[in-house]
Amino acid sequence: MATLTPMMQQYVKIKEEAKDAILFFRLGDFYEIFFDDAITASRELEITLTGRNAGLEEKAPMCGVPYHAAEGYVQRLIEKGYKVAICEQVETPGESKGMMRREIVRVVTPGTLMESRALGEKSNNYLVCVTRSHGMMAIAACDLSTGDLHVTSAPESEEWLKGEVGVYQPVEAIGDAQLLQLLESQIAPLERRLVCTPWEKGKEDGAREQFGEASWARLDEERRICVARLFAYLAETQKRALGQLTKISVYEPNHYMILDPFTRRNLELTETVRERSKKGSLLWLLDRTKTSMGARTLRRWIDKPLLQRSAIEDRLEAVEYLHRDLILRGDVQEALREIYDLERLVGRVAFGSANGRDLIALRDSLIQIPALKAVCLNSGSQTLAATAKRMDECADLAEAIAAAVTDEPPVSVRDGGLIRKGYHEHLDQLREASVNGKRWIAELEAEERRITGIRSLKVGYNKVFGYYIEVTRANLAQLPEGRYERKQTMSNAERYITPELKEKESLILEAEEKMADLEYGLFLELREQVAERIPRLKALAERVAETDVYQAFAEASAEKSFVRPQLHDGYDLSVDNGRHPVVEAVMEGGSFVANATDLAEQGANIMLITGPNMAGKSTYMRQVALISIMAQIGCFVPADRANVPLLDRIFTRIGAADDLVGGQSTFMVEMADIQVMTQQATKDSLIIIDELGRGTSTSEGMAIAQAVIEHVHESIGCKALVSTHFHELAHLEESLPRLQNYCMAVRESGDKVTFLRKLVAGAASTSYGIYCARLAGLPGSIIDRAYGLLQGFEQAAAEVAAGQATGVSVAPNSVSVPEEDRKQPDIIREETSLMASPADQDGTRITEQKQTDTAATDADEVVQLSIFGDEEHPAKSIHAVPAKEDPKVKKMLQRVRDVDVMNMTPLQAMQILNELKLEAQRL
Ligand SMILES: Nc1ncnc2c1ncn2[C@@H]1O[C@H](COP(=O)(O)OP(=O)(O)OP(=O)(O)O)[C@@H](O)[C@H]1O
Repeated sequence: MATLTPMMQQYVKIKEEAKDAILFFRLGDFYEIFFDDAITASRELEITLTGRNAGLEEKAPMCGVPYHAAEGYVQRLIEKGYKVAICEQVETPGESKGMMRREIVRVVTPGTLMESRALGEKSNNYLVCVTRSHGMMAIAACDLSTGDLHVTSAPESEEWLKGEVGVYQPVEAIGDAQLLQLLESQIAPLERRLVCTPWEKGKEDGAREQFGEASWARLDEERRICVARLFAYLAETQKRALGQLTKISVYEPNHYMILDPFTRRNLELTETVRERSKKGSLLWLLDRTKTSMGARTLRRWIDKPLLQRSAIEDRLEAVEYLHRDLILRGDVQEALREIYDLERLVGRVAFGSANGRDLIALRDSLIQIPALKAVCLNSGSQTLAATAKRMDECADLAEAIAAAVTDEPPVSVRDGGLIRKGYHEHLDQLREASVNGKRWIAELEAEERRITGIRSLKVGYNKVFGYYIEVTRANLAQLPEGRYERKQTMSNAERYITPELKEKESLILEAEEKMADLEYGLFLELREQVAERIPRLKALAERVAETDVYQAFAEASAEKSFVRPQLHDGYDLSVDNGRHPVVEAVMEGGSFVANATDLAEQGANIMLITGPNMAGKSTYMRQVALISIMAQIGCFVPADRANVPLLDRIFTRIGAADDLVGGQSTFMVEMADIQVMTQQATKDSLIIIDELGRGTSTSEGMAIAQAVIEHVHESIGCKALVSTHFHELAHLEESLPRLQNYCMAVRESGDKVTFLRKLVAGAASTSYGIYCARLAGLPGSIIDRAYGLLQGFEQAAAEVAAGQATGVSVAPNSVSVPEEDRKQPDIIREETSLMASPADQDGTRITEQKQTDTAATDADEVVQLSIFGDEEHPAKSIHAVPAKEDPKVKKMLQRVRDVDVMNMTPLQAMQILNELKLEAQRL
């Protein structure tokens, strides 16, 4: 430190305060970046790395960006996941002796961005704070650019935390270090980027003062701690008043349907799984909003379907009026069209970055409010009228802006041209002086031409020399002696001034400088007036946004022929001619096939859907979930009729998102999801599982699938849609009274298969997997071979069945487990039919000898071999040993008998199966 130059000493000291950020250190017209920061920034921003003498042996690495272009560079670093600390000179040159004082004036982080260029207009930019205290977990989520702040808490649960944080799709998270680790591993892979900073500081005083005693008193202890930490972080990074934070929206988790992050993705609520684009999502389909505020609110509503029927009915009522009355809808849309993003305008006002154009946008928006209000009040809809009544027109503000600011103000607020004539007397006088002076100068040219007779004489202005009279060299001889004072010599002209011109010039310049300062002062006063009304403006923005979403729902519903759902507090979910809204929308020619849904408490509440690949199973299951979600956000639904209960939660287990969590096998992800589901689903939940048990071997997959279905049937009792490739599970319909088989109809003609996309009762008998493989363009040789193999497998299975008659012990329920202990006979049947029974009826175990010589290339042969053993193929050394006598087998059988299927989790089931399998392999 001692050897460093004084300036670098200052740098190092300041850098101490911003260790985790890249420090932009203002030096004149540049922000300079030093040492490691410089190396990082030059790499990330692709700017030249140079060096600066810092008093050390070697030059300090350095790079820099011009201050006027800094915003873009800062944003690029933020997008790459860095934080940037901005250090300014906080005194003017010459103010004090020695080194100029410098301070960090703001730390820019992904979650505290204010510059609208970097912010998506239609989405929020959330920073979340997660804390743990008093046995509770709390989340506070804040969008500084709009002033949105939400807080909630629940008893400690990582699942809950993940789900709740996922709702906000945050770009930054702070708070409890351990919880952040969880978010980093579980949420970050789902989000584009998530910058985490452990943050335990937080004094309640600051936050209490900000939000007021009354709202603070309403917060539970754990929520206070959470908000206080968030506020402390914002205060420390932003280092300025945060006037946009006026209100804490407190909510209880049980007011909303719970959708875990995977379910939200699987259902493609706000973006598609594959391209991660909005296009193709439910949000894309429903987004007919006219304002950015409306678009953001719509996204929030989609992410948080309601659970209170009255609140949903209120929304539906507004949508219904707007849906059936085209003129009303048109009028609302018309009024909304001219309303700018009030929330972000307010954010910029609070932040101190709003310019004249922002205030004009605010004025123009406020002017629309009376019309919007009137339309809503006269709409006939109680909801719209109630919302309109609470719209504060802020007419005083609109008038104040209209009186003060010119219609087309410049971008800069410091160079004048902002304030209207007639607004301020002294300003008008200065303007008059300036205008008069300019007019005098404008007239001067004609006057001097007349006097001198020089027609090319010009009056001009340049920044360095001010006003001048220019005479070309050729005309110099014509100049009257002593009339002008020479000021500047050009190559073929001379420039002059006169004392009077000089006098007018200083009058004009002085007036202009004063005008600019005065205008700036007046503008700041006005902006202050706006800032004082921020709470009113924010409340107004909220109501405008709500109205916008209602009309968006109505518009989409009218266009897509959605109907108002009938909500009820009961259990049954029944839909006539339901459609998947997005698949239908992207399909050409209206060829989407509608399907009914009937899940009843007294009838069947589990649909087991079998059917070939590509038949439309996933689409159907998603459609049922989407209809429920749409109903619970207050939108009409894609169906002819829909009677829907309030679902407290939707679980989905639909493959596509697996790859998003790196390093975990599909199967383990599936099992972990199912474990959560079995723990947390209630009778009012909806469970959707696509291809249950697909990630493991056929028999194990089926075993787990059956165990899970039985658990849902017996212990949870919720509505469930399960699709499976295992047609063999269809028999469950016989033993589980509330399960019904369905399949996707298919028409076969010749070798052609047509998917009818129609859901019909009953189980499918084949998967048409090879047919789909052909459609996908696999080579004919592979397809032929696959058909050949399939035929072999099927023949083998048939022969196995026939074997019963010939005494070969392969009967489905014929393993050596006593009848009363056999809980899952059909799984064993599957093992028998496809893979050879582990034990025959006489307690004879048939073991497959490893085929080293024949290399077991012919699957056809392998199957037959393993099933029929030495009877059919004596040459291929299959041998039998008496199994029951083997103590190891005895032990295994005892373990199977001891299994309490109904009281174990799928994971436990899986573990036991795995252990049994290993033991079996060791035999
Ligand atoms: N009801 C429907 N009407 C018309 N087309 C549909 C319908 N349902 C699905 N489709 C079309 O069929 C395609 C396959 O649907 P989906 O992915 O739901 O099939 P699947 O049975 O789940 O197949 P897999 O088992 O291979 O995942 C979809 O991309 C969609 O275009």
